[in-house]
Amino acid sequence: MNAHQYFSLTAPAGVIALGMVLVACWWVQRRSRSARFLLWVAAGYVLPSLAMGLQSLMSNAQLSQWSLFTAVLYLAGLWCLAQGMALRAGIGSISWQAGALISAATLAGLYYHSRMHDDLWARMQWLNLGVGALLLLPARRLWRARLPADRLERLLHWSFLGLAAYHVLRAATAALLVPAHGPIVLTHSGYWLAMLAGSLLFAIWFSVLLLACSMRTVYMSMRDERNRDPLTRLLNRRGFEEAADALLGNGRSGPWVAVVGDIDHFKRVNDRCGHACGDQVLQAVSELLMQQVREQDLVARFGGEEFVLLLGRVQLPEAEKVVQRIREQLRAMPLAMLPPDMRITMSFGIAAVQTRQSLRASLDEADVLSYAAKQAGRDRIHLQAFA
Ligand SMILES: Nc1nc2c(ncn2[C@@H]2O[C@H](COP(=O)(O)OP(=O)(O)OP(=O)(O)O)[C@@H](O)[C@H]2O)c(=O)[nH]1
Repeated sequence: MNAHQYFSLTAPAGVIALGMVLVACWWVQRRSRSARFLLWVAAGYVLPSLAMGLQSLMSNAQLSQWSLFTAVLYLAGLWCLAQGMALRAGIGSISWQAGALISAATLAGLYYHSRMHDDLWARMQWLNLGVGALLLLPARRLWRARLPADRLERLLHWSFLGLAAYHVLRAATAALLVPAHGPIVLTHSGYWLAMLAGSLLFAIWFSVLLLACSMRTVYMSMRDERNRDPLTRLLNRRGFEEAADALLGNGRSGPWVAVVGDIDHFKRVNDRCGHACGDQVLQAVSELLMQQVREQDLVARFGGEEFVLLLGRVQLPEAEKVVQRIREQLRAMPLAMLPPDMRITMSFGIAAVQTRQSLRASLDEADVLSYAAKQAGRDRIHLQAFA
């Protein structure tokens, strides 16, 4: 091995090391199914890098002799990468039939240009086009899919499309940069070094993006854990306060109304049907509340059988109509877990929220009003007196 070959091995070795980092990252999140894409991407790093490393040590004659074997590594690796990216973007698996067809056509072309008519340049064209076509399989759906709202995800999305374009372009540039015939040893050429550098840069770029996305996912799920009630997945008090602060702070979705609702005689549900059945009722009530409000409104469970809503862009009379509708839906809701004679009702208190600073006072007022609704006979709404 000469110095040039040693140097050429650093790029594939670096990409393999990055692949191992992705495997380690998957290991940390292995319980989550959504982290599986990291294994596909890691395979997409390791397999082509093995081929690239082996090829870096070969003469032109050896490249020809081993072309089918190394092509299988490239095709399998890039197919894995495409599959990983498709899973990451949530657009489903890529078609294995199309993958097999592209791979078969590429291998046939390589067979012809290595065994029947040895042509290095033509083999490079075939391989780059084959790999580019594999990457284009998810790229077509990614292109059509709605762009992710998140900036980091959008960058990942565009980078993958860029990678597919890079491979297709590489097929074209090979024709310009590498003389079709002549004494050049491909793996000693500037083109080969540029290709190694390109692969390393893309691998580093994707790893950084994927790791940043993974870290953000872990952070978000921890924040979610902290801010949500595990039983109903609604916001808990802390999550509600954080979200309400952000919502009231931006000032755009006002005026706001706070609603406190408390299930009536919930203790009887637990006593008659058991705690598990009570939990199911809490989940059903949560779903109903979520369905009956707008997407930007907040729905929280502050504990026990007490729920809190923060409705935006409403005045007290419209808020009362929303709560009235919830009350009626609650009465009509089929609850198979309860005995037929048992109905679920709630008592509500409603108060306007003037400013971010007065949210706590409004919640207290809505709470007092819901208590008053209980005292007045339950299954009713008490509204803050108009100023
Ligand atoms: N199943 C279940 N029950 C809960 C949960 N949290 C609180 N509870 C029960 O909710 C019941 C609340 O009872 P109370 O505060 O007496 O209120 P209530 O029976 O609804 O009566 P009113 O509010 O006066 O109509 C208690 O029995 C709690 O054990 C929970 O997460 N799951």
